[in-house]
Amino acid sequence: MTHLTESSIWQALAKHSLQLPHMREMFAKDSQRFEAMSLSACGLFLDYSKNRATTETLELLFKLAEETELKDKICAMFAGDLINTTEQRAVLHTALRADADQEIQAEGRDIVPEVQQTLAKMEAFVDSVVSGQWRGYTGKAITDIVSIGIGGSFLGPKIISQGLRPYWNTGLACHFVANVDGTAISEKLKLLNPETTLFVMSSKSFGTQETLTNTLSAKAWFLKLGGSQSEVAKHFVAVTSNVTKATEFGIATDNIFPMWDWVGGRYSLWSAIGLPIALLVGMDNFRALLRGAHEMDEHFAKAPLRENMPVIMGLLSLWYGNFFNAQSHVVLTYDHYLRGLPAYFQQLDMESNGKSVTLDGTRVDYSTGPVIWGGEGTNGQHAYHQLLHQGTALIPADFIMPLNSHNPLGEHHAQLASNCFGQTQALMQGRTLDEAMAELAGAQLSDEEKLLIAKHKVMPGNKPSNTLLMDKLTPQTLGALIALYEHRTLVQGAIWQINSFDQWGVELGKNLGNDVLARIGAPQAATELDASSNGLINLYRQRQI
Ligand SMILES: O=P(O)(O)OC[C@H]1O[C@H](O)[C@H](O)[C@@H](O)[C@@H]1O
Repeated sequence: MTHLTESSIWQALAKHSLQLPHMREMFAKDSQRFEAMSLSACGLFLDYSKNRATTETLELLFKLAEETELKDKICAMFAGDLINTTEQRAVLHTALRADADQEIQAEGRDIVPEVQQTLAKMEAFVDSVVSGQWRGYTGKAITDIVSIGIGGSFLGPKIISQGLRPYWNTGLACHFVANVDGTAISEKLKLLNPETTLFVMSSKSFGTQETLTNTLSAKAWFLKLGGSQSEVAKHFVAVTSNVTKATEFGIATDNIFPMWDWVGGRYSLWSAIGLPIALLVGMDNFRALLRGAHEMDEHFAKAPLRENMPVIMGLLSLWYGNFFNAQSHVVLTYDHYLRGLPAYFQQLDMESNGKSVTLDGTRVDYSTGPVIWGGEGTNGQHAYHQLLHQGTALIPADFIMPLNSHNPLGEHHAQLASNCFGQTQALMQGRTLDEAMAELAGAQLSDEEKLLIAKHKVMPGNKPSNTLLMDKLTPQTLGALIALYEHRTLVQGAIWQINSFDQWGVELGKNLGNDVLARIGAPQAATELDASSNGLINLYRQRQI
């Protein structure tokens, strides 16, 4: 057993998990449950009362957090300690949204001035593109941005831009390309005019195959359609921490926006990686996004554990994964603009907490990060919610909804809200056999038939959910929401004692992919790998038309 699972608090939680009544009973007994188990912070409201938790549960979970020294881990992150131990890196995405007068040390220097300078450089660039001062090679103003990146250098800019659609105010259009499948970039380029298109290449490492290949294809397209080598600088900028490689690649030095080793890819949208967002919503809105995240940072750093939103959400999710065998966690956004958030949180959480050894290399004997998935409500209600209600798996859910719509239209929003709240209610209370039988009372069926159908209509209920609300979706509330999930990820990783900030599994895939590519292009057939890999490579080689 590991220290964690043999600890008395872990054992106490395991025992307690077997003793809880159905949530229906919890609500029946306590009319104040909503007030007691809800919380506001940074423009967000969290109702966590529909969880399998009593006061005792929460106390045990807070004790777990205390005994695993969560507070120390939080302080260590904010202080710039090298908590990404396998890469000896600080984890300081919080510095990207810190106040300009804060002082934060990393790599032996105060990094806030560099962050502020980069924001100023972004601002000048956005102004110049939006005002039309920045001109393409034929003297025309830029109309279209193509953002090329993948992973954290793609999901953040794309999904946050989509989320902030009501705030697009610059007149620019932005297209996102990530996949190395040539179809992705080809289909975008078909729509574009090289004279008025600006490519933003985003790659922290400047070594990611997909991004390099897509950028080379974009450059070839630019040169083929009339641009010249000397005019590339008017159409290509890059965001990277590897300035040397970017310069070697041919990006003009002035067109390089820096980022740093102490920002993980999946935590990087707050840096110049967010440039496509800023080009769409303007710098004021981009700064408001940062402010919202900063407020959540302050809350996370300072609020006591019992009033700390990311801590509460992290503990509750861990509760189901470790003590009820929940293998996945669903994020359901009741807002069309936020339809991409489940995919964003998926990368954030699964790349961070998809780990199976502790910091000291011991294999864990407990579950770590769950599968994160989800989609847009109400659409999912007509599809996978069936499994949430009556499937055999326990899947805790987060429902996210702004209380006011950017597009008020008749009864639409009230219907949206009623579906959202109605789903949480149905998941919690379920339907008993007696209730199902009562519903069938008037049906023209025999008692036996009624009983059979009623059995199919039974829903166990007791399915946990959080409901996260905000008055309105704004850059600030969205910033706070994203930071909330970032910190929730840290909370869980800290308790599991894993490194939430490396991604060696992804790295392996990258390396093997490069090796296979070399074998596909080699003069002789592949023979040195396993039979399946050799077979697939050789089949590919033979079938090229
Ligand atoms: O920004 P880049 O260096 O190109 O990296 C892009 C992505 O590469 C990998 O897949 C990492 O696992 C991601 O976290 C990262 O965001």
